[in-house]
Amino acid sequence: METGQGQSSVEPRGLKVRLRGWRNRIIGSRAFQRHAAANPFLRPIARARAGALFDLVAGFAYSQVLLCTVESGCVQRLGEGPASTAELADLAGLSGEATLRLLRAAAAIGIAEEVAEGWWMLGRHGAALHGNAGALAMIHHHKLLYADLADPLALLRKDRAESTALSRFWSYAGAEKTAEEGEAGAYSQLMAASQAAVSDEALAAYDFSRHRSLLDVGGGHGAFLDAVGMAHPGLRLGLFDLPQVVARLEAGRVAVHSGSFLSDDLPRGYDCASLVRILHDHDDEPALRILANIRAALKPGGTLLIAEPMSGTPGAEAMGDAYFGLYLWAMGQGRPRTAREIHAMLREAGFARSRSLATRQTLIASMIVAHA
Ligand SMILES: C[S@@+](CC[C@H](N)C(=O)[O-])C[C@H]1O[C@@H](n2cnc3c(N)ncnc32)[C@H](O)[C@@H]1O
Repeated sequence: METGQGQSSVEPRGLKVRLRGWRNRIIGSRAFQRHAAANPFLRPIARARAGALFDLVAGFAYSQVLLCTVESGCVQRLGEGPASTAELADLAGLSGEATLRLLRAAAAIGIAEEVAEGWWMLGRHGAALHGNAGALAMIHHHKLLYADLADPLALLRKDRAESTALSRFWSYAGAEKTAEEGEAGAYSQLMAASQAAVSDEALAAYDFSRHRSLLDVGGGHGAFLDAVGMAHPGLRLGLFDLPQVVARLEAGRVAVHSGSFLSDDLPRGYDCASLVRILHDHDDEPALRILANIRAALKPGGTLLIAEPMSGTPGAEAMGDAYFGLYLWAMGQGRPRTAREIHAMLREAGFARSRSLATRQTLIASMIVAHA
C-alpha cells in the first residue's frame, strides 16, 4: 500500500484549472515579461520572480561552490578570522586564479566576504554554517547524493531496483541490504552530528517531564537520549537499534536493546517512545509495521513522539518533497509524508489519538504526539 499517490481518473476542468491556465499563459508570454520589466510598479516583482527562477536553474552550481568551500577547509579557516587569498590557495591546494574564482563565487552566495583587497572573512551564510556541525557533515555527505543524481531521470526510471551510492551508505536501505558494523558506524556518526538541532526542537516543543521513561526507537548512538536525559535527569532511558549499531555502545544510564523494529518485539515498560527521523526512511507497509510494533509495546495511554521533516510543511515545502523526496528515492526506500498522512497511519496502527506539535524550525523537524 502506498498512500498519497492517488489519482483521479477524470482530467480536471473546473474554474481552478481555467484560472491556472490563464495565469500560466500570461506569465509565460514574452510580451508580458517585457511589460513587467519596463513597468516601475511591476519591476520589483518581476526581478524577484526572475531571481527565484534563476536560483532554481543554477542551484546545482551553488551547491558545488558550497561543497568546495567546505571540503577545501576554507569555511573552517575563515571561522578563525580573516585570511588572505594566498593562504586559502595553499589550504585548498589550488592556483591563485582558481582560488579567486572560488572565493568570488562563495562571496556571491553569502559564504565568504572580501573585507579588503585579497582578504576574506565569512559571509552571513558562512558564519551560520561554520557553527553548524550537522550542516557541515551533510554538505560532505551530499557528494553521494550528487553522484546518484548525476542522471536524475535515469535514477527515477530504475524504480529503485538497483543499489546506489546512498543505499550503500545507509546499509539498512535499498536494493542491497547489508549489515556491517563499519557502515552503520558511518551513518550513525552523520546522524549524531546533526542530532543537536533536532533534540533542541523536540525539547522546546514537548515537555518530557510528564514521563517516567523514554525508549528511543532507532536511536542510533544515543545522541537524542543524551540531550533529553541532560534536560530531564530523572527520566529512565532506553535505546533500540540494530545489533550492528549498538554493538559497541557502553552500558550506562541508557539501557541498550538490540533488534529490528520490523521483525522483533520492542521492549515493554516504557511510558513514552520516540521515533526521530525514522518513519520517512521506510515505505508505507514497513512504516505501518513499525508504528504497530510500538503501539503493541505501549500500555493504553502510553505516548509516541514522532519528530522528522515532513512534506507539505508551510514555508518548508521544498525541503519536504523536493529535497527529501529525491534524497529518499536515491536512498532506495522511504518517502516524506505530510502530518495528515502520519496521523492517518497512526490511527491504522491502533493509536487512539494524535496531534501535531508546533516546532520553531520546521526545516529541521515537525512533531506529532500520539497516544495508545
Ligand atoms: C536516519 S537514522 C536516525 C537515527 C536517530 N534517530 C537520529 O535522529 O539521529 C535511522 C536509524 O534507524 C535505525 N534502523 C534502521 N532500520 C532499523 C531496524 N530494522 N530496526 C532497528 N533500527 C533500525 C538505523 O540503524 C539508524 O540508527
